[in-house]
Amino acid sequence: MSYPFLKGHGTENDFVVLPDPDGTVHGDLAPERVRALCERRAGIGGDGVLRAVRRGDGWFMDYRNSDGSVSEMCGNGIRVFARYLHEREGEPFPMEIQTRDGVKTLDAAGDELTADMGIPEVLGETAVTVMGRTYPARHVSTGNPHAVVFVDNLAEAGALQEEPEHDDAIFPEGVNVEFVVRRGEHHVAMRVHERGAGETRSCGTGACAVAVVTSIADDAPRGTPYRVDVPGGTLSIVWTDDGRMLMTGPAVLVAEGETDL
Ligand SMILES: N[C@@H](CCC[C@H](N)C(=O)O)C(=O)O
Repeated sequence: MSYPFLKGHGTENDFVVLPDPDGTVHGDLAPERVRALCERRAGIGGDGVLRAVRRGDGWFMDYRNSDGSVSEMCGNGIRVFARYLHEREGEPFPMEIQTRDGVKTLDAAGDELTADMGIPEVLGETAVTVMGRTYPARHVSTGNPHAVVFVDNLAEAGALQEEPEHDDAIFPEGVNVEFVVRRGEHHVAMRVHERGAGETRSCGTGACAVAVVTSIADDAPRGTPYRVDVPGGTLSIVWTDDGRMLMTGPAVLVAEGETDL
């Protein structure tokens, strides 16, 4: 049976959008279907799937990583999701979107979108090992788990084809790992190895974790905008006086069609 899909990305973190308003088209969305959709040669290709389900008066973003696993939250994904809801479902800005990490508010910011990503949890110190080298890391939850690692140069993390080793007692469900270098005042660049997807061109929740950890290290006043460069573009993150992370960045829909995958 064929069904509609759209394809979109935010800073080249790319997603297959599956409209499923009454939740009847995709059932419980089996992991093998997600993997088939995200496969870059035989499928549509994507770092994850955003299933759009109506819930009450609003919409629920059902996020799946490209390996079929479920995640609580996706920062680039929610901007693409909002773009879809605005352009195809006629939802006005600002809009509220339900996620496994609670309700997020999205607003238009010129051509870009701003997501209120809520309050981060800055947790303890940990360590990750990549290419045989162990680095100190900061554990932050921005709805999903992150380990933020400062490095001297982004090439140090190598090809990132393998998952960085982490402490299973701290991250029993796995972790997203960000490698960060400083570029200037309130300006950093990062690469990411995403849980359930491998190295991607960007990670919105990861950029938020990086901005929070860097801002703490800098002792920067709340409200200072941080520029976070990722391989696929740039995100701007503000950690506000009331402790919320506001993430601004692009979100575009690039294709739509029907698939029987
Ligand atoms: N790309 C995302 C994060 C997607 C989920 C992540 N891989 C996880 O398993 O937690 C983003 O933009 O935040």
